[in-house]
Amino acid sequence: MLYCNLGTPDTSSTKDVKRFLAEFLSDPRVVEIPRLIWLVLLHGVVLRLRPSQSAAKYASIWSLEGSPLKVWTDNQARGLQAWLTKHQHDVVVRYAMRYGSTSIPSQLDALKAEGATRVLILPAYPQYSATTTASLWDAVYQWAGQVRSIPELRFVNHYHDDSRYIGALAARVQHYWQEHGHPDVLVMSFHGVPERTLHLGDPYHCECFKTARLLAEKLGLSAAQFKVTFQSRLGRARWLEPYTEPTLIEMGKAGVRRVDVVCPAFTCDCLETLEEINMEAREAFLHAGGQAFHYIPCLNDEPQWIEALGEITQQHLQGWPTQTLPDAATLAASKSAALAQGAVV
Ligand SMILES: C=CC1=C(C)c2cc3[nH]c(cc4nc(cc5[nH]c(cc1n2)c(C)c5CCC(=O)O)C(CCC(=O)O)=C4C)c(C)c3C=C
Ligand SMILES: [Fe+2]
Ligand SMILES: [Fe+2]
Repeated sequence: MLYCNLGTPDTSSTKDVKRFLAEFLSDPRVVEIPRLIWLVLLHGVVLRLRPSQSAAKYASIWSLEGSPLKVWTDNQARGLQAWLTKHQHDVVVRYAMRYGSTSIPSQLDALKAEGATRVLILPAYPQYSATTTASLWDAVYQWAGQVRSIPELRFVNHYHDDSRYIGALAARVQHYWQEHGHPDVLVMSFHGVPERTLHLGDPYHCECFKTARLLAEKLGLSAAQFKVTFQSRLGRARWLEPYTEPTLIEMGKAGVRRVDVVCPAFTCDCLETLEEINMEAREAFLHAGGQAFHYIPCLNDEPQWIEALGEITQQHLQGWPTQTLPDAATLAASKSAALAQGAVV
């Protein structure tokens, strides 16, 4: 199986951030404005200004092991492998990134070389959005278009309302509150997308609200005790509202003393949570008069989340005969036999 996440730069240098942003922002699923106009804007303005600004932000969250998004994705994939093995599933888990290193084609090639004949694709995104989930599918289809013998493929579209995902989120929040007490308001901040995508039929907005409602129900929160917001707006177009930071500023000004922020659309801590929320939004709330700001970390490699990922995977593997992978010696023997017969492998 392939566990897929967004991707991240190799280092926090401006050069690597620029390379990453160029690939990410050239994806027509991510920026849906007429190609020619966007390419001129992207190369003429955005890629001249943004890389150095973003690189400084990346530098502020970079760890000794590298980008937090990569480190957590790697840990989750290892945890998932251990869970599946423990539960007797003969499944190889790899992770891949949609943009940057550890690309989807490279990891599908690796799975195929390891003898995989069936591949389950599981996104690290609980909510479906064309900007993220559909773009993963594009990359898989593109790879398949170049392959002679395509493995059977299954795609998990979303798990925004899965009781195991909601349960893991609720446990994360509850544990945090056991240690740090309760806030006046729990802000559930989701990554934003342009508002236009909602009118074009993208289910992302509805799925975020369903996740939020289920999480609030599980935590026993009243409507006044939580608020849904959208972060990470880019450009001048309208994105999904209410926006996270302006909402926090309003709350601070209105006398809300303590807010806790959780980011349910991110299963891994990354730039958008560690810098935009835990640094920028924190400062904005406190500056507006708020007294206490608590950021509740993402699910990362929490055991309950790894178990949830394992059970979601198990459910989507149903009906697929368990495959026995040939060991390395068998693979090597069949490859040399094929080569001896003149095959091009
Ligand atoms: C320009 C449009 C963007 C859309 C639409 C968008 C949707 C979207 N993104 C995520 C998850 C992540 N985004 C991350 C970073 C990031 N996102 C955008 C732009 C859009 N995202 C940019 C330009 C960046 C890079 C940083 C920056 O320059 O601001 C990340 C973090 C990556 C990391 O390395 O840590 C994640 C994760 C979702 C879920 C989503 C739509 C639902
Ligand atoms: Fe993003
Ligand atoms: Fe951001």
